[in-house]
Amino acid sequence: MAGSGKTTLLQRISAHLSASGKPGYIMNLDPAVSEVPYGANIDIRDTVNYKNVMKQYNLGPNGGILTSLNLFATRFDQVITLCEKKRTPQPEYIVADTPGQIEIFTWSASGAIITEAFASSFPTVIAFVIDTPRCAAPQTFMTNMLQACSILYKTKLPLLLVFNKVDVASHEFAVEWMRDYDAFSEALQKDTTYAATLSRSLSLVLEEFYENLESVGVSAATGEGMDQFFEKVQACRKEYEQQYLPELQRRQREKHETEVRRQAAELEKLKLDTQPQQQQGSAAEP
Ligand SMILES: Nc1nc2c(ncn2[C@@H]2O[C@H](COP(=O)(O)OP(=O)(O)OP(=O)(O)O)[C@@H](O)[C@H]2O)c(=O)[nH]1
Repeated sequence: MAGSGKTTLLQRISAHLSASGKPGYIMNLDPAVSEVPYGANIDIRDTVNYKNVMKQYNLGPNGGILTSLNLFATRFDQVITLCEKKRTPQPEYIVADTPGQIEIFTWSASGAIITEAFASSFPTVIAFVIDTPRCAAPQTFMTNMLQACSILYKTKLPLLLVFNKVDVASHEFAVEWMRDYDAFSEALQKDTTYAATLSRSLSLVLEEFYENLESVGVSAATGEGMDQFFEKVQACRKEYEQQYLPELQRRQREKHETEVRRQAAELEKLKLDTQPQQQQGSAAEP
C-alpha cells in the first residue's frame, strides 16, 4: 500500500545484495516517482514521460500512471530479454518496485502482463509490504490482509507478507492474529460496530489463507530481518517451482494443443475450399 516502505525496502534489498557480492538487477516500474534512492538497471521513466502522457491523453495523475504502465508493458518482452542477458557477476535476484497505487498495478492489464511475463521466465514471488505500526488497529490489519488476499487471488503467485518498520513496532501481534482467531477477536472485543463484526467473520474465512502464507518482519530503515527475508523468499521460490510452474506448464500445453487443433481445422477448411476449384480445373483440361 502507499507509504508502506516499498521503495526504502528495495533500496535495502539492493544494498544487501551488493554487500553479498552479487548485486541484484533492479527495476523501477513507478513512472510518477520523482527520485529513486537506488541505482536502477531499468527505469520506466527512461522510456515513458508520465507528465507528457498526462498532457497528450488529457489524463489525471492515476490515468497517467496507468497509461504509462500500459505503454511500457507493450515493450516488456525487451525488458525480459535484458533480464535474461548473461552478466558477471550473474545477479541472483531481479527486484521490481511497483507504483504506490496498488490497484493500478494489480488490477490493470499491464500489471497482469508484467507479472505473467516475469512468472513465465523466472521463479517469481510477490512481496506484499505492510506498514506494521499502522496496522496495529485490527480493522486496518484486516484491510491489508484483504488486499494481500486479492493479489494472491489475481496473480496466483507465491506471496510473502513483509511486515515493515519493525524498528517502530514489532509485528508479533500480527503473527498472533493470523495464528489465533480468538486473539484477533479479543482485539476487536470493545468494538461493537458492524465493521468489527465483519472483520471477525472475515478473520475466520481467512484462516486457511493465513495457513499457506509466509510472513516476515523487517525494517527497511535499519536492515533488521533482512536475512530472514531472503530465507522466506527462497521458501516462496520452492512454492513457485512446486505449485505455480506445473500449473503454468499445463496452461502452456493446453494453449499449444488448442493452437495445433486450430491450425489443423484451418488446413482442413482450406483443403475443402480448394477442392471444387481443382475439380473444375481438371474438368476443363482437354
Ligand atoms: N521507521 C521506519 N520508517 C520507514 C521504514 N521504511 C520506510 N520508512 C519510511 O516510510 C515512508 C514511506 O517510505 P517509502 O519507501 O517512500 O514508501 P513507498 O511504499 O515506496 O511509498 P509510495 O511509493 O509512495 O507508495 C518514508 O518516510 C520512509 O522513510 C522502516 O523500516 N522504518
